[in-house]
Amino acid sequence: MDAFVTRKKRKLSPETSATAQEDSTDVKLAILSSLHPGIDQEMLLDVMLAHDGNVEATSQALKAPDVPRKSGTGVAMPAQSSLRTFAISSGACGSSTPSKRVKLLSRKGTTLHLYDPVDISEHTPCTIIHNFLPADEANSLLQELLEESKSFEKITFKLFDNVVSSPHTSGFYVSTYKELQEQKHEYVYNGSRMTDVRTLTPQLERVKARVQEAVNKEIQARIRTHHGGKKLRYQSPAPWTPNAAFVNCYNGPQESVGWHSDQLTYLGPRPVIGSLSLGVTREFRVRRIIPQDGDSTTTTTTSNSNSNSNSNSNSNSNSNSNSNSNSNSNSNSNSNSNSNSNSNSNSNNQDLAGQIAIHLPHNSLLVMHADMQEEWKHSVSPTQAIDPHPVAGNRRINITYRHYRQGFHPRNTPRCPCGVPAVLRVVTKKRENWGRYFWMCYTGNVAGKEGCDFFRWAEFDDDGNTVGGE
Ligand SMILES: O=C(O)CCC(=O)C(=O)O
Ligand SMILES: [Fe+2]
Repeated sequence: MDAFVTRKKRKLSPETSATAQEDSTDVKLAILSSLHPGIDQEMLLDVMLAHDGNVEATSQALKAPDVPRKSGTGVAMPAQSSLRTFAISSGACGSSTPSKRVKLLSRKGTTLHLYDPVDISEHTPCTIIHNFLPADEANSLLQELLEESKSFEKITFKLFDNVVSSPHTSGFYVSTYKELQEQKHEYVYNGSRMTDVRTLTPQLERVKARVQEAVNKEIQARIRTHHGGKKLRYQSPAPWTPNAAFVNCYNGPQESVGWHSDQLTYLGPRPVIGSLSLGVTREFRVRRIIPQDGDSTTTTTTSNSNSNSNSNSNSNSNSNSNSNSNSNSNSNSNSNSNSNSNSNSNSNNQDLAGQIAIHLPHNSLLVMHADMQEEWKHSVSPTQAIDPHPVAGNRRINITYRHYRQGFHPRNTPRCPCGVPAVLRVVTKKRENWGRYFWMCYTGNVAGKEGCDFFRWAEFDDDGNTVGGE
């Protein structure tokens, strides 16, 4: 812990530094969460802010006997409520027109619980379909993945002097044998190669086709209802065709995943992800990291107009990076120790309007739309109590279907002087650069690793294809 608190700040470019500072809050939260698993994330954040972002002081304070722990009586599915009860209406609630959207009463430090698909679509960058698969198909897939998950492992990563492991296990599946070989030998995740890559089981393959169809419909509906009929800038106009799936297993109420955005490196900008939940119901939390008045469209437009100023760097290829979010919560610790002075501004970005908890029951498909990864963070928080599932017991299985874009294959993306593919990131902190994408040394994603200071603005055409020889 000392090493963490006293470590010298690495020199970074302003954009890298800004993003890393913001992410350092997540790393700190992940550490605090692992040191104090019984304390709610919101409480951790509040206490950390009260201690100017100092992890050690926060941890000491949390050892006090009077710190409220999570109640042991929580149930996984509280009574159904609709956001309509919490919202101030400025027009028809449930309307899909952006101008008529209701204003949320969720405030910094509070959590709104959403169950109703209309509320979820209205107030988050996600849509949900309950009872997605025929019941017997869902159960049979669940059974298969429970069996598979027996050989899943926790992802481990280095956090300064400690090796930390993800608080759940996972497995990675791709469509073809060729992709499997490429994943093992060409893709790089946090500087390492993935050794356990599997091909989609026949059931995962069959369900993939159903997910693909549903997600494409949802994408079109979202574009109509939320974006005036126009896809987001940089969003791919091509139909969404998933070719990979991460399968996570959360065994028991304490298994979780910290706050993160899924890595863009191999998915490209504005990715869409289809996330199928099976087994125990858990809370999927989202929180906006770009203020609403810098709304997605504004944000992107602003960023785009900046993007011609990249004299410094466009060039070769596009990129890669971790697909798996999990690694994100570990990531970017590079500037952790600078924290004190920025913790306030971090918090502004980190918890702008409170968190929203989306309850994900067995057999629900959540679509994370193109406005999600760049502007929001998500997590699955630990909880005290769950309702056991008749097939899965205490376990929850989550499958995220993803599309690895060919243009973002590591052979097409910039390499940094460290010899590995750079990672693709987006500016979320410095207002003047919101929405600008950049490539940076992968070590910016690996806590405790001193890498090079490789930094290059990324340029895309409107459809998210790399330009400028990248
Ligand atoms: O388990 C979930 O619902 C989300 C998992 C996730 O965020 C991820 O794998 O990136
Ligand atoms: Fe994720």
